[in-house]
Amino acid sequence: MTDHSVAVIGAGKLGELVLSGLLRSGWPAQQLLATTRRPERSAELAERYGIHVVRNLTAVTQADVLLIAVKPQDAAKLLDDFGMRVPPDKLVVSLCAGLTTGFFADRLPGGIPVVRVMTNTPALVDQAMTVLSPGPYATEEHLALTEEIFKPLGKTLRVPESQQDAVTALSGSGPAYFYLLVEAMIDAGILLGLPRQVAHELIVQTAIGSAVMLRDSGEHPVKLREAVTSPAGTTISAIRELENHGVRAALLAALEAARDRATEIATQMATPKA
Ligand SMILES: NC(=O)C1=CN([C@@H]2O[C@H](COP(=O)(O)OP(=O)(O)OC[C@H]3O[C@@H](n4cnc5c(N)ncnc54)[C@H](O)[C@@H]3O)[C@@H](O)[C@H]2O)C=CC1
Ligand SMILES: O=C(O)[C@@H]1CCC=N1
Repeated sequence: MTDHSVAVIGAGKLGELVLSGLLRSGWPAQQLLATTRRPERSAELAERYGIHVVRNLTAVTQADVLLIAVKPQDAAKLLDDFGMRVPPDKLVVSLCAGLTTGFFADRLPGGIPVVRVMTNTPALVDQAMTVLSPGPYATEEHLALTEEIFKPLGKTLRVPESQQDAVTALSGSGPAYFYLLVEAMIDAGILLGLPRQVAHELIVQTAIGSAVMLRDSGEHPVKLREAVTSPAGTTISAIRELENHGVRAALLAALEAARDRATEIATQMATPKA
């Protein structure tokens, strides 16, 4: 286990997931710091996890790695407050959707390494997909340290930063699409007359079984789908309706919209308000 200390700056929903994951993986509580905006939230985190919840400037000076987990819209103000006071030996890791590593580098003293990370909420069950990209001054050592933080929370992958908005659309937001599908399929079970609890159990187990098969069989999804789809059977009747209703086209458009929104957030944040 590393001797590095990590501070989650802006410990909201995602920041708390990362903190709890680090603790589960055995990261010592005394090497974890968090910051929040509200005193009640600070007290809650300190009590729940036994970690120190401190002011931003204290975290920035005490921790080796600064995980920035505020909303992208709050990042400029946050960095206005302390960015130029970040000491030279720190690593800044942004978890913010859309924002580029250049956005951070512009607001930090020269030479501070920045790594951009997109993770997702299955971090809560150590099944996150975490994707990282090096920014200015980030070396192999900084990427390896970032991976050390996120590996216990699931899977990690490196991509060039130019792909991060697409990654955000696919895996960052991805859990929401699956939950929406599950919710809709449970409703379909109700429509077909099943008790809600039964429909829920059937669909959740089917989702888990399908996901594990996708991962462990190594087969292409088309092959797995074909194995379920009997000639003149039930599945093909459903698939015809899914195609008629443009589910495939809807997914292409939806993920493109998410990617475009990530890009738009960055543009809006980079442009100072008139
Ligand atoms: N929720 C998700 O599934 C994912 C979120 N993200 C990214 O993670 C970041 C956080 O998202 P959430 O946790 O969902 O939002 P959130 O709103 O739950 O958390 C952000 C936290 O930052 C705190 N904060 C804001 N300004 C602060 C300041 N100056 N000092 C200290 N704390 C401050 C807020 O009080 C809040 O608790 C965003 O940038 C988002 O793009 C990335 C991947 C997935
Ligand atoms: O919806 C959002 O903007 C964040 C980023 C990826 C998932 N949630």
